[in-house]
Amino acid sequence: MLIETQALTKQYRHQRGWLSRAEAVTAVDRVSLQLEQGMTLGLVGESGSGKSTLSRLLLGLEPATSGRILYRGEDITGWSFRRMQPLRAKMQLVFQNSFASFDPLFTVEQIVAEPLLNGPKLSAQERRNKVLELLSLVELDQRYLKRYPHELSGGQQQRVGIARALAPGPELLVCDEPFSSLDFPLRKTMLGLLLRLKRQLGLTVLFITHDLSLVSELCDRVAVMYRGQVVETLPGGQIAGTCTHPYTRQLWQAVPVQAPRYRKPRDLQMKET
Ligand SMILES: Nc1ncnc2c1ncn2[C@@H]1O[C@H](COP(=O)(O)OP(=O)(O)OP(=O)(O)O)[C@@H](O)[C@H]1O
Repeated sequence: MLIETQALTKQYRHQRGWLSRAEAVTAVDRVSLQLEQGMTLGLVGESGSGKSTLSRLLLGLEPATSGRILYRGEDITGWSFRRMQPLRAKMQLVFQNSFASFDPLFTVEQIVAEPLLNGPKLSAQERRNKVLELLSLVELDQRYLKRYPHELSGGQQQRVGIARALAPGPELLVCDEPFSSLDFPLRKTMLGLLLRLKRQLGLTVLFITHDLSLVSELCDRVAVMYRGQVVETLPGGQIAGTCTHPYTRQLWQAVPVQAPRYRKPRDLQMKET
């Protein structure tokens, strides 16, 4: 098992008004999940269901209120920032909007090379070769090396974001709505790229999205979050046939039919009529 959570819980305190008493909001509520090495787990749920909070807990960016996180069997719950540092290279995040996370004064080469500065010492030429290798992995031509983020299209920016996340040699890639700002054909292309990278590099992927149609194609398993809880986990390709929770059925029925080959599976269409 690469990473596992046991009854993981995160509460925030919210103060509505100046005089009112602070209330506890449970963003993640006793979530137990398992990610085996090489697996792609989809995490779906509506806005505010706790997906991003769960990913921040997994990456050690926030402390959990209770519960445990195990990485390769070792309990890493509550590890300090310093202690998490070597592990952080193994767990990388791809943002929804990579552009916002780039330094606008950095070229593509500098952006992708930045995480390499924390690893083993490389000469300038070795670092450039590594950047070229990473750009080739995400299918971005080397003529973009000296471009600035604002000179790239949305898809190219996401490719740079993925290349940067791959630079430290991660085992786990957490992708938080990575393609939601792209149009549908490009989203399909990027999904294909992610699938290829996952197979080629043996990555374990946590793919966070609102879109059930995406996860059904990409993921081995899908965990459905609702109000901070994982209400069910399902095999990726058989969501329609296996889901039982009313919230999952509602989410699946909201999947738009994009083209004939993305029509919902026959079994669900029959149940709907
Ligand atoms: N730093 C924070 N302080 C207080 N409350 C927070 C904080 N982060 C998240 N929350 C609350 O936790 C709940 C879950 O939020 P979260 O962002 O994890 O949901 P989400 O499913 O990722 O939503 P989205 O898809 O819109 O990103 C929400 O009610 C949110 O308001």
